[in-house]
Amino acid sequence: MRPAHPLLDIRGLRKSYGAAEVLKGIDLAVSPGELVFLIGPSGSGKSTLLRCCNRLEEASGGSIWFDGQEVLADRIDINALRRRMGMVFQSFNLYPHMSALGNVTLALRKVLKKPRAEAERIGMAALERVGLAHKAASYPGELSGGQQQRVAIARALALEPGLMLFDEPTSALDPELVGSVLQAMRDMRAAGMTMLVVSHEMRFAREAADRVVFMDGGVIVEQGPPEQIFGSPRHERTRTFVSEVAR
Ligand SMILES: Nc1ncnc2c1ncn2[C@@H]1O[C@H](COP(=O)(O)OP(=O)(O)OP(=O)(O)O)[C@@H](O)[C@H]1O
Repeated sequence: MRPAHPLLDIRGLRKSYGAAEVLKGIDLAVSPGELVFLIGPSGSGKSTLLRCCNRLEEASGGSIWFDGQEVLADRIDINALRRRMGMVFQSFNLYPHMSALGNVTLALRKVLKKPRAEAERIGMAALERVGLAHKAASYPGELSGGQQQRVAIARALALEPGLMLFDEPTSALDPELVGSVLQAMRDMRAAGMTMLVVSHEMRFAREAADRVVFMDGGVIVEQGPPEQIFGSPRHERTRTFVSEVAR
C-alpha cells in the first residue's frame, strides 16, 4: 500500500536504451524519513532508477513526483532539483586542489552565492555531521577513501537536501574503510534523512533499512522489511538472489 504522503513517488517508470528496456514500469514510493534499499543482480536497473530520479538519465515514460514537484516536467530547474536530491556516487569526485571545507562550500558560495563566513559555518556543520570537522583543512590526497567519501556526503548535506540518493557509496573502498561511511549513513538516518540506497552491503541493509526492494530485469519483484526479504522471501527469484549473495 502507498503511504499517504510519499516524499518521492515513482509511477510506471520506464527507461530504454535503444531497443533494450531496462526499467519496465517501476512503482516506488518513499516516505519522509524512510531508508529504502535497492538490491538485485548486476544490470537489473538499480542505478538507472536512481539516475532517473535526479535526471542524470532521461526516463522514457512514467512519472516521478518529489516533494510536490513533477521531476520529469520540461520546465523543472534541474540544478535546483539536484541540490534538493543529494547524490553520492561510488567515486567521490572531489577537487584535489581544494581543502575538504573548500569542496563542501563550493556550491554554497558559487551557486547559492552565500557569503564566505556563512558558507563556512554551514560547511563545518556538514563536516561535523560526518565526523570530519577536524579534517576541514586537509586536501583530498591527504584523506583516506572513506574520509573522502564522507566529505562527498558532507558536500551534499551542506545543500540541505530533502532526499539522499546513494549509488554504491562503499564499492570503491577498501574493506576497513567501509564502516566509517556506513556509520555516517546510520547517523543521517537517525537524524531523519530520507534515503534511497543502492549498495551491496547486505548486512547494512538488514540492520538499517526500513524497506528492501528487490529488482530483477527492470522490474520490482518483491519489497518488504529486511526480515521478509532476507529471512522469508516470498518469490523464488528473491530467494535465489539472497541465498547467492549470502554465499
Ligand atoms: N548508457 C547506457 N547505454 C546503454 N545501456 C545502458 C546504459 N546504462 C546502463 N545500461 C544498461 O542498463 C541495464 C541496467 O543498468 P544499471 O546500471 O541500472 O544496473 P544495476 O542494477 O545498477 O547494475 P550494477 O549492480 O551492476 O551496477 C544494464 O543492462 C546496462 O547494461
